[in-house]
Amino acid sequence: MSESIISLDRVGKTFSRGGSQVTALDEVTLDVRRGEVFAVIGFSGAGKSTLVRLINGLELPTSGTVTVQGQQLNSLRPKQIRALRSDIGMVFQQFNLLRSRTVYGNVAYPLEVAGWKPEQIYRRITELLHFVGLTERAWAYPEELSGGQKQRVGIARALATNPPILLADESTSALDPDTTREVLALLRRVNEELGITIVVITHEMEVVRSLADRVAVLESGRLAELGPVRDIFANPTAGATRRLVGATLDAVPDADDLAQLRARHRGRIVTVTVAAGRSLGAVLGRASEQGVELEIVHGGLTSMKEESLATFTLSLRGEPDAVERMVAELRGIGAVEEAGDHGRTAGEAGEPLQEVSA
Ligand SMILES: Nc1ncnc2c1ncn2[C@@H]1O[C@H](COP(=O)(O)OP(=O)(O)OP(=O)(O)O)[C@@H](O)[C@H]1O
Repeated sequence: MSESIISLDRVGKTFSRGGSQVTALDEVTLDVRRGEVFAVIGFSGAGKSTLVRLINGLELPTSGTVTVQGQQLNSLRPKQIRALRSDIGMVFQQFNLLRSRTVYGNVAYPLEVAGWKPEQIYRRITELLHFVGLTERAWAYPEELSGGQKQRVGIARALATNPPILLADESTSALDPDTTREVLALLRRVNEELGITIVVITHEMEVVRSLADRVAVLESGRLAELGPVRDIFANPTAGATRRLVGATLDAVPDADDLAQLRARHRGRIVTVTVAAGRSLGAVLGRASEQGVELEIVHGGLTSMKEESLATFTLSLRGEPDAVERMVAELRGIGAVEEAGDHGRTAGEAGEPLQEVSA
């Protein structure tokens, strides 16, 4: 396992508000590994912004420790924290560009603050604007740029001083879907070509799916789930994750789809989600020799950073024991949902899944 570049150990953060205490983060433990894209996802109020402020040292935890590049933030003096902060490039939802400066001037800003010489600044900006595809717009002002271009300036500025970590806080939330894809593709290049570790904070599972290697799900300040994106998508367990994933996987039938499927098919309806390429075909191919009549009634593929997930809803008919054996085999290769639902109707974590039979 590669070395961790950021680690949080039992981090808690409480705020006082109107005489009472608000717990924004509660015993959060996680590690971001050098070189990966790590996503933190959660609904509004889950504690994401608080986590960002703890990682970049704008706030200190009430309990527990935050370590960045081997240095524990609690033990550092403000000057040392400021120095460590220069290891973290920040990308913001609202771009935070200086309106009175051109693209060049915006990207130059952190280099000027860091005391670079004008000719070094020129060389670095030439490189950066080429990387983000904005060489032609060097002398444009922010108000002359599209949202996607503004965010590319934001990314160039964040990369200017060569930080090993990029912290992208809702960096695509103000953008339309096409522009979002363009910015995500750029962030992927930042990770793959420049080797920069990226932490993305988002409420959009779409961002996690296409960009991240691992994901932490925050729910009311607690770490609800943490793991490789593929595993979390294939088998979401926490309530928040099931709701987030359910909104993204089109291939998973929702309650209306299921009602229609039940009306049309008399078999036992199960939805199986597997990493494409696993042995689904082999299991399905054995259906008839096991006396099970099988029909694929719904499904599709969800592509992720490294691979795709296949989701199929099947109608299985036959002797209950034979059907049960088939379902057990399917469970052996992927996640099986009897309600066919990743949480869009009843499916809160821990609730028994609904059995649908002929
Ligand atoms: N400075 C503060 N003072 C008081 N309460 C705060 C403060 N900052 C955050 N909180 C509270 O902590 C909880 C977590 O807030 P936080 O902003 O971290 O969540 P979030 O997941 O980023 O939400 P959003 O996506 O809406 O920004 C919320 O209940 C919020 O009201």
